[in-house]
Amino acid sequence: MPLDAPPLPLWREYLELCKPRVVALICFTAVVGMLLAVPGMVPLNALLAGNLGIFLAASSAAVVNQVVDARIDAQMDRTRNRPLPNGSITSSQALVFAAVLGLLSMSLLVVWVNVLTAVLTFASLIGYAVIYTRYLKRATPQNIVIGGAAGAAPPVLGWTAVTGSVDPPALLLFLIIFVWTPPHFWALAIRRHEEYARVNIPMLPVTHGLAYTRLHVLLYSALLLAVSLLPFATRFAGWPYALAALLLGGRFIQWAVRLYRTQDSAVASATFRFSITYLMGLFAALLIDHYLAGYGVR
Ligand code: HEM
Ligand SMILES: CC(C)=CCC/C(C)=C/CC/C(C)=C/COP(=O)(O)OP(=O)(O)O
Repeated sequence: MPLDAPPLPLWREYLELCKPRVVALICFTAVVGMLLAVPGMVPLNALLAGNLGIFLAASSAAVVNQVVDARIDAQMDRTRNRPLPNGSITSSQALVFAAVLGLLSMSLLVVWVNVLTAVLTFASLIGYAVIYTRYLKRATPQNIVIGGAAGAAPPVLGWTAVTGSVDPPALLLFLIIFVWTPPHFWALAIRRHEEYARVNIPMLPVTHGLAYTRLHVLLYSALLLAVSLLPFATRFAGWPYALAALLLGGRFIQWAVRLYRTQDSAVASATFRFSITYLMGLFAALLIDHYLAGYGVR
């Protein structure tokens, strides 16, 4: 949002506090985890209460993240117009909001879904809002590699909401997002490295330089292509998915190679944007493949 943007209505500020676009993609991966867990339609309690519970928990985590980060968000161009730094919501109002979202989430999951999903969702909330934001982010350039586990959990949460257990295919979906997170974030961090350096956050381009980070984006994007083929290799997904994984993964590597060879920050931005298209596309492909399989395409 431009720095001189007009003030938003209060409800919009609360919505922004939930990082709605990130949470939307998180919820999409949870829905896919849920739909892949059974051959036909998923039970209504998992579909409604499960997704709402995951959505509320991810939103609550995003709110706590901004309370913890209010001081540094105020010093970075990308984040200084967020609801806490711009003064439209106070930290205590945000904490009450996060607590309401978190409690609603846990109640829905415990009462209408199952305790395992509630426990794992709570662990993801704490993993992102407290362990990543409060500790890892400020401590090590591996922050987002380790912290990425919280963001990779949603397909597992969707799966357990339906099955009540953590099974191998769900762990493959976890692994895909886990390996996707570093190139997703580092592409952005390359463009924003000066801001992170200014607020003393040890992101990889700040501690190890841009060339090293570009190399790691490339290595992770290659690893991602390999990991994305595991659902096919284990016969959990069929040829339509494998084809999509190859095309999307090939394109990601192409962006990473371009990024490796240039200093142009526009390429870093484009790689970051493609990372989002990639994840959406790959999970959509899993879903299409899953339903096509019912018609004997595999
Ligand atoms: C530790 C893990 C992660 C880190 C550090 C991270 C970091 C970021 C950052 C800093 C942005 C903001 C970019 C901007 O303001 O221009 C962003 C945007 C985004 N992230 Fe991530 N991300 C992580 C995990 C995820 C996950 C798991 C998802 C979804 C499954 C996701 C989806 C998105 C989306 C959709 C956007 C675009 C938001 C927008 O357009 O406003 N991220 N990410
Ligand atoms: C189910 C559940 C509870 C999941 C929670 C996972 C979750 C909300 C992950 C979000 C990942 C993310 C946007 C990280 C960026 O934080 P940052 O502080 O590095 O980025 P910023 O500078 O944009 O705030």
